[in-house]
Amino acid sequence: MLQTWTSAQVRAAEEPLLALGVPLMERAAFALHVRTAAVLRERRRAVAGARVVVLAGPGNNGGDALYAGALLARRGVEVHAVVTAERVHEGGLSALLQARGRALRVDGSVDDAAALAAGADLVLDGLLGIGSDGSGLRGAAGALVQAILDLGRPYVVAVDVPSGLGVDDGRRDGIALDADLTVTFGGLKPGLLLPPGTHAAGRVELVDLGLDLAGVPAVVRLEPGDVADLWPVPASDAHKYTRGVLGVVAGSRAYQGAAVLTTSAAVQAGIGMVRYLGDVGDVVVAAHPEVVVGHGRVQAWVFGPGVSPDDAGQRRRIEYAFEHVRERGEAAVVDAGALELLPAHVGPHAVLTPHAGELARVLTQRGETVDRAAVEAEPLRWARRTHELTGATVLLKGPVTVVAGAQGAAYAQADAPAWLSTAGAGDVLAGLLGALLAGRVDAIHEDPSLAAALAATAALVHGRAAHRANPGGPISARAVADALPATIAELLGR
Ligand SMILES: NC(=O)C1=CN([C@@H]2O[C@H](COP(=O)(O)OP(=O)(O)OC[C@H]3O[C@@H](n4cnc5c(N)ncnc54)[C@H](O)[C@@H]3O)[C@@H](O)[C@H]2O)[C@@H](O)CC1
Ligand SMILES: [K+]
Repeated sequence: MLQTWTSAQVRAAEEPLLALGVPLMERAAFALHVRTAAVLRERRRAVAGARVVVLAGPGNNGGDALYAGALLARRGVEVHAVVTAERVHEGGLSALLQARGRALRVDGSVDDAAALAAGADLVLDGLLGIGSDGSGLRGAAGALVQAILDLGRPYVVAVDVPSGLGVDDGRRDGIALDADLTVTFGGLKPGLLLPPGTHAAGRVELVDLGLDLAGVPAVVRLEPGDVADLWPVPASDAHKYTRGVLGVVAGSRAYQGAAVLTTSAAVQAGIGMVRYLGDVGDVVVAAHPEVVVGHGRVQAWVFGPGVSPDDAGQRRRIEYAFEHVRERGEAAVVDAGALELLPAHVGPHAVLTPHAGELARVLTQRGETVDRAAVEAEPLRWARRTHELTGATVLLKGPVTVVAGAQGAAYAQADAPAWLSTAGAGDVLAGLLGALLAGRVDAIHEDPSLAAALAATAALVHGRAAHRANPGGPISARAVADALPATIAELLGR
């Protein structure tokens, strides 16, 4: 898994090493120069003779960039530093000047500096690092970046983080400089994985500085190798009831496909048994003869795919089953039409699966003034707020899926191809996640944060199945469900 650490956690881990005199900045700058040289070699075959512009802000981020610039200058790169503030890292600046780099201070007009940067082979962005207040670039740095963007963005290597982004939350409030490559030091930062910031980071490379980062990571991204530890693989003495039974309240005469896709995903994700409740049991059984129609004991539910607001029968079933979720601790996936039926308080064993617009509605019903755009601007913040207000685990769907759950658990998963944004894909995710919850409901009650890990697992498997369904091309939701068995086998075999 990838773990991320807040600015405060990184600083705390740096302190004892700095106190011992460990040369962290030298390490960071050396690694930065090596990776920058590799990019130059890749893009123009030779390092010597390249033109690099270092954007140097007031702090140590500028120091990293200036020292790296000095090392590049010693390798024959033509390096210009653009200094944007009164304060600059003096050691870094004099190292660059000694290496025959040149420096230009932005005083008044930013035009010359912007033209220099826009015409460079590569720009090293050392304007702001983990000392950023996250409000976007202000003053001369903001004006300079805006002028560079107006001329056309050159190839940018962000030093530690793209300047102007919220390092800890991925917010993008004002002017920020998008990067092609981010070379980050000591540990990944949450803003590099969380949307919208993650889209500004480009490729991310981590430089190990030997920091001892302890405690709970801020945001986690599961990787394929993590799935086997979380998946409910049946024990040798398992039978269908011990493996988990999933109740599905989905679909209606108007939306029959949702019932088929949800149950299909659950069956193909390896659940012990699926019970279907609703008006289109005949269609469901025709597609999957394994499904049992009608009531009975279950360990988990999926509520909502294809359930419209005027569907009185399905709504009644969901309201009734929510009582079991609250009183008997059955787990639940709460999707689409069921979100508005969510009781005032559930628990983390209920997982909401809204997209941004639906999450905004859930929050608005609970007195928060927030719309879809606000959720998209700060997805983790609003997923967390929803967890606080409802007790539920929240899986917020989007190009990057954000999960917030009990005990501060937070995940950001970016596993799916863009082709997956297609009708019915959410129904497949709901069925898949339902199967996971049904298989591990007892463990969730022992460790409520597990629901968030399982939600992230479902997002990962869903995305991988989409890739497998048709690598590099269009995919139907049904093809994703059909790709689940082989995808899961492959992930468990790692
Ligand atoms: N502590 C260390 O020894 C190490 C630090 N490292 C580097 O140092 C960086 C952190 O350095 P600093 O703490 O000096 O912080 P920064 O270099 O991020 O600079 C922060 C300063 O920028 C200004 N500022 C904040 N928000 C702004 C905004 N929105 N617009 C304009 N100006 C703003 C403030 O004056 C603030 O003091 C890291 O990101 C990393 O690049 C690395 O060299 C590794 C070791
Ligand atoms: K930076």
